[in-house]
Amino acid sequence: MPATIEGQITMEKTPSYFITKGVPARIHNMSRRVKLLIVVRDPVTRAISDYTQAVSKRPDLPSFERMAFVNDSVGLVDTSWGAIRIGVYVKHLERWLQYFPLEQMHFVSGERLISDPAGEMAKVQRFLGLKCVVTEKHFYFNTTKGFPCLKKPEGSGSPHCLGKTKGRQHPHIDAKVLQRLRDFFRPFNQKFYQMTGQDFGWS
Ligand SMILES: Nc1ncnc2c1ncn2[C@@H]1O[C@H](COP(=O)(O)OS(=O)(=O)O)[C@@H](OP(=O)(O)O)[C@H]1O
Repeated sequence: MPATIEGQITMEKTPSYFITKGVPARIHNMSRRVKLLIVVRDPVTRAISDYTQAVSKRPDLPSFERMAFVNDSVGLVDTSWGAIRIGVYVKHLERWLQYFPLEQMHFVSGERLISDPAGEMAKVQRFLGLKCVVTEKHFYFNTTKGFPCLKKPEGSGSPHCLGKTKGRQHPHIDAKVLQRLRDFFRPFNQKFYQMTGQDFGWS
């Protein structure tokens, strides 16, 4: 981490930190005062997104359905598959809570980041103790991309959307498979809502 002088904050982004054992202790050792931002989305959609990314790099991967269940049948969810394991947010949160209080954490809703980016960013800025400089006027909805984009990024006069690897088309997944996964994640989601005091509205 670079040195931070008075009046500055340093930000670092590593998605795998949330799920990696040993990281909370390491970060706590570096600074017990850090503020932690965690972006979470419906774990079922997250798993499909994860798979979409993996299959784009390895087109020979088995189907989503074959990876998500043990023994090839829609029943026993394969919790050893990373795409599933990562979505059991409450388990990861429990590890972080051994080192950091909940007040030092802020959970960003991945869904609201898309439907109301300015609203979600306002909460982030408040949490970080910053003046709210990123507002409604910085975003527009790009109909081609199907996502919000930045009107004018810092130091540039032209609009900017995230790259091709963000907001990819997901494969069609059978309704029965989706239902089974929703049933699997539901109790973990409920516990996560209870622990964070936020209902993310995942069905
Ligand atoms: N504004 C905007 N534009 C494009 N995409 C957006 C945006 N806001 C959120 N998202 C969602 O971000 C998802 C990709 O984020 P990742 O988690 O893969 O990012 S990272 O690799 O952890 O940095 C990506 O997931 P996929 O839809 O599966 O590609 C998007 O749903």
